Amino acid sequence: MWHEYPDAPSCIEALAGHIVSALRRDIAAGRQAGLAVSGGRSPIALFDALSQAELDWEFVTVTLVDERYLPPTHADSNERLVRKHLLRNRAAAAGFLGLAHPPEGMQANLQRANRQKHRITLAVLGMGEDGHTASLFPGAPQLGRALDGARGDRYVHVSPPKAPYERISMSLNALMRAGGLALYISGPAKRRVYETAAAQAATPALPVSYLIAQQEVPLDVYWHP
Ligand SMILES: O=C(O)C(O)[C@@H](O)[C@H](O)[C@H](O)COP(=O)(O)O
Repeated sequence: MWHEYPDAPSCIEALAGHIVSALRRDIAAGRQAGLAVSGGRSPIALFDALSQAELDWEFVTVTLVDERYLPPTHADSNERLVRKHLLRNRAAAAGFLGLAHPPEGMQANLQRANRQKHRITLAVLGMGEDGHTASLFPGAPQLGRALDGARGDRYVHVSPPKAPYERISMSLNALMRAGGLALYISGPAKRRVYETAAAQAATPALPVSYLIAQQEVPLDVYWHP
C-alpha cells in the first residue's frame, strides 16, 4: 500500500506508528518481536523518533536488513548508525544482533548471521535510485543467488558493482518470510524509480521490483517529497 505525506516529519510520525503497532502486536501475542532495519541516510530521523516510542523494547530484537563489511566503529557502518540513533532513549532496552565483525572473515560472518532464526516482525527498507533495496544491487555477481526464492539462507554476501564496501544482505527469501515490509523513500527521483519498477514485472535490473510484484507479505511504502 502507498502512503504519501506532505513532509518528512508527518511521514516519519506515521511510519514510526506503523512500526510500533506491528511490534506491539507480536509482543501482545506473547512473542519476542524482531525489527530489521536498513542503513543509509534516510532512516536517521526515523530512528531518532522511534527511539522515544513507548513500547516494551526489552521484548524487541533489532537486527539489520543489510550491513557494510566494516568494523562497527566505522563512520559508514550501519550498526554504528543504529547504535547511535535507534538503540537509545526508550529503545536502549532492545536487544541487538549485528552482522559484520571484521577481522573475522566474510564467510564466518555469514555463518554467524545465518544462525539467526528469530522471527522478523517487520523489515524496514530503503531504496537507491538504481532500484536497489537492502544490498540487493543491480549487476552484483551474487544477485541471482540473493533473489533465488528456493535458497534458504537468510543473509548473503553481495559485492555492489558501484556502491562502496562488500555487503551482507538479507536475501529476497528472508524478506518474504518477514511479517511485513515497510519501504521508506522520499523525493521525486525515488518516486519515479518506484513507479517504473511497479509498472513492470519483477526484473533484476530493478531489484525493488521483486518486493512490489510479490503477494506473500504486505508491503507498505511511505513517501514524502
Ligand atoms: O546502504 C545501505 O546500508 C542500505 O540499507 C540501502 O539499501 C539504503 O537503504 C539505500 O541505499 C537508501 O539509502 P539512502 O537512505 O542513503 O538514500
